[in-house]
Formats: sequence, C-alpha cells, structure tokens
Amino acid sequence: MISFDNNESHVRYKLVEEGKMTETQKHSIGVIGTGNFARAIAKRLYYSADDQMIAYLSSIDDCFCDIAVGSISDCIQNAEIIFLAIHFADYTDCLGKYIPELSRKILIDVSNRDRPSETESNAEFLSTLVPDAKVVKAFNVLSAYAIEEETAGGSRRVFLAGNDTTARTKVSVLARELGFYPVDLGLLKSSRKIERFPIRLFPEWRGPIAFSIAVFNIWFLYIIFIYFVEKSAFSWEQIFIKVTNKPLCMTAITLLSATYLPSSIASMFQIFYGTKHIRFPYWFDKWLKARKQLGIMAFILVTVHVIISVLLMSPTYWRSWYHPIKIIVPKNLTEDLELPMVTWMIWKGEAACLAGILAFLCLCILAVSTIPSVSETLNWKEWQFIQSKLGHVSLFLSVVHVIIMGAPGWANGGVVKILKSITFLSLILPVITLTLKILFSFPCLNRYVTKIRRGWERNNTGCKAKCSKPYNSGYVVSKKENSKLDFNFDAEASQMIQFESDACECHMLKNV
Ligand SMILES: NC(=O)C1=CN([C@@H]2O[C@H](COP(=O)(O)OP(=O)(O)OC[C@H]3O[C@@H](n4cnc5c(N)ncnc54)[C@H](OP(=O)(O)O)[C@@H]3O)[C@@H](O)[C@H]2O)C=CC1
Ligand SMILES: [Fe+3]
Repeated sequence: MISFDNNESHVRYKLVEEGKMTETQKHSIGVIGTGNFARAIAKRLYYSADDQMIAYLSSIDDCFCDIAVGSISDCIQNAEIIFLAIHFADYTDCLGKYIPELSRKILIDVSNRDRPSETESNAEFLSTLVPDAKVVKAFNVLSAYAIEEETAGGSRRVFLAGNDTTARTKVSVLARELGFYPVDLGLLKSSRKIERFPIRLFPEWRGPIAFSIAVFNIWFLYIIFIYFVEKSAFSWEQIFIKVTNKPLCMTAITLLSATYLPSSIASMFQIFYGTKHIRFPYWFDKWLKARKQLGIMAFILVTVHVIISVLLMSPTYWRSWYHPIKIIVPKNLTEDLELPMVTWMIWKGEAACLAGILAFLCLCILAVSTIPSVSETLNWKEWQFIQSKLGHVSLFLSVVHVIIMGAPGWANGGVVKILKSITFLSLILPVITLTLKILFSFPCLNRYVTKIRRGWERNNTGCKAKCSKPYNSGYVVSKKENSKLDFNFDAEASQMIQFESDACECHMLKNV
C-alpha cells in the first residue's frame, strides 16, 4: 500500500507495511459527481491506484466495484483529495453549503468551458468560492474515455496548476500513479492557459496552412493565365495532374524560402537596433514561430510534386527533357517496318532530376529530424546543423533544379518573356533568401551578429528595445534601478514599468 510522505519539502512514496499505516497518513480520494468523468476517474482510481486509496462517489445509486459510495457530505468529510467532476455552472449550487468543511482539502478542478474567460479561470473562481481549500487545476485536458481506456488516442500529459506547492505535488504524484504524465505549470493563474488547451484545434498550424493555400492559389491562377489564357499550351484535360504539378513546385520553393528568410531578417533587426534585446514586430514574431510548420508544409508539397513527376516521367509529358524521336520512313517499303520508340534524356532532364532528388533527400532528413524521438537523440549543435545548413542546401538544390528547368527557355526569349516566366518569378524569393544567408555568413557580418547575440549592445546607455504590446513570452523592458523586480509577473505589469524611465534595461520574461 502507498501513502504520501511530505518529508524535507518533497513528497515521496513510502511503502507502509500492512497495519502500520495510520488513518492520517492515508490519502483518501473523493469524487464528487456521477457523470461520465466521475465514473471514469473512479474506475481509474480503483484499477490504477493502490488498494488503500478510497474513492467516494457522491450520490450514485448503484454500488461501484469496491469503492465507497456516499453523499457529497460524506465525500467531503472523508476524502483529503477531491475530484470535482461536475460542470462549472453548478459549482456554487453544489459547494455553497460545504465551504467550512472544504477548508484545507485539495480540490481538483477538472472542468472545461466552451469559452474560457480571459480574466478568470474556472479554477480561480473556485478558489474564491472556497478560499480555504487548496485548488489544483488538473485532468481537464483528458477525455473521460482516455481516462478509462489506456488505448485511447491523444496525449496522456496532465497539465496542472495551483498556488499550494504541496497540493500540486500530491496531485502530480497521483497523476503519475494513475498512469499519466504530469506537467506542472506553476501558479493557479496558469489554469487560464490550461483551460484553453482542450478547445484549441492546431492553433500553430492555422496561419501556415492558410498562407500555403494562398500562395498555391496565386501560383495556380498565374499558371492558368500563362498557359491557358495567354497561349494554349495545354489541354484542359491536363489540369488535374500536369498543370497542377507546376504550382505545387512553385509553392513548395516559396514556402521553403519563407522558412529560412526570417533568420536573416532577425539578424537585420538586431544589427539595426544594436542589441538582441528587442521585441520583434508582432507579424515577424508569428512568422518566426511558424517556421517549423512552413518547412513541413514545403516538405509535404515537395513530396506530392515528386510523386506526380515520377508518375508522368515520359517523353510525352516532359518533352524538353528527352531527345526527340526521329522516325524516317523509307520510301520503298517492301517488308514490315519496326520503329524503335526508345529515347534518352538530354542533359537538362538528367541534371534537373539529380538536383531534384538531392533536394528532396535533404528535405527528408530535415523532416525526419523534427520527429520528437529523433530530435531527442541530437544535441543542440547537430540539430542546428541539420535545420539550418541542410535546410539552406536543400533550398539551393531546389533553386538549381528550377534554374535547369527554366534557363534553356530564358535563352530563347526576350526580357519580358523571362520576367513573366514562372521559373524566373518563383526564383526571386529563394535567391533573396540565399543571398542574405551568404551575406550574413561573411566573417565581418557574422562576427558582428554573433557578438550581438551573445549580449553585446552597441548603445548601452539607453535601451532601444520596444515593447509596444504584451505577449505571452519574450523580452520586457524595465527601469535599471528596479532590476530586483520579480519577473514572474504578468505581461501587463511589465508594460507599466517600461514607461517609467528612459534608463531602462531588458529582461527575459519568464513563466508567463
Ligand atoms: N466528460 C469528459 O470527457 C470530460 C469532462 N470534463 C469536466 O468534468 C466535469 C463533469 O463532466 P461530465 O462528467 O462529462 O458531465 P456529466 O453531465 O456527465 O455529469 C455532471 C455531473 O454533475 C452532477 N451535478 C450537477 N449539478 C450538481 C449539483 N448542484 N450538485 C451535485 N452534483 C451536481 C450531475 O449529477 P446529477 O446527474 O445527479 O444531476 C452529474 O453527476 C465537467 O466540468 C467537464 O467540463 C473534463 C474533461 C473531459
Ligand atoms: Fe520540379
């Protein structure tokens, strides 16, 4: 059997021999509610936690396994840790009359709301409703099904927050005991963040997907205009694969550039301000954070482009890649004529294929390295090498691929034709990205940027950093005299400090 022993400020398991454990050492667990969540957590407690853990299921009519079933009042009196498995709207009605009894009890708030409040979480409301209870926000990110079934999909992490450290640790240990991975997010105000987790749907993907669709549409419409409106280069029957393959390639190379361009723009910002302690503009901050998603979108589109290109690999579809087949029919045919239809690729086809294959290979390595189990095996330098160096190599090879595809055509046309060609247009952003990368790799610029990134400031008498809007993380500006401030405060507070004095310094904003 297991009890929690709070010794030297850390809670550890203590195996207690049968009979020796006193009632006060035992942690009885209560569950208020009879709904889906209550039944699921009670079942989990019964099967996963030690026999000695007692769960009280309030007001349930049928007996549930060996778990004691009783009234809410019983549950509150007997349990030390209580799961509050009822809806947020019922909190006042349910707990109003038990406020004195709930004093010093650990109340686990598992509730969610369709629209979480920006100013007060359910858990914060609960801690004002029952001020003497130790409220811990936890388990709300799991569904009742995931609690009951080990095989259910989705993350098994349990985020928790609460102002009482011991209560938080006890709930952490309990979560682990139940087979989940606790992630302690600190004080109860973090519950606002935790309550937003279950209702979010891939928030970090929305921007990159919308951007990819927009870029694809622009390229697609331009290609329709060039190949169908201006001239009739293709039949509409080819719209599904042959024609669509072109904007796929153009979008992929644009997205790949968009993945690597921000690092150079960040260097430009840092050189301009002469410090690394700057808050980037909101749009740029978002762009920096979307690089991984943009890179993955580029990889997906490149994969589709490769599949389609391989499927279409024939002299009919890729005419310019192959030697033309010349058939000379003799004038005086006296016997059956056999016509060989074999042709070889010209240098353009072979070179474009090679550059394309190598670029795809680099992207595959990049994509594999983003898988958490793989990235965990890399140290910081290896990760940086793959993400930055290999990424730029892959962009360079993609540029070579497109140049080989387009350059022979450029040689035959005038300036206007070159400027209008899709190969030329799609190369503008990648070439800018690669040029900036080369520029910032020159020793003089590279050394200067590295110096700034290590903390050197060009003008350290005043602070050039701007913090016009509070965000969830990043840098804040504060008065120099006030540098002993607690920076674990919220972002709005940091705003007020910034405007108090010109003599300011920059701090990293933590735990917000
Ligand atoms: N279900 C899930 O997958 C998840 C649920 N949650 C959270 O868990 C909580 C419970 O959800 P769920 O079990 O699905 O909801 P249910 O509707 O299935 O159950 C609600 C429970 O609350 C009880 N209840 C309502 N009003 C009172 C009251 N005044 N006093 C005492 N008990 C009351 C109900 O009892 P009665 O039937 O007798 O009225 C019922 O047992 C919610 O806050 C929800 O956000 C969180 C994550 C996942
Ligand atoms: Fe291609």
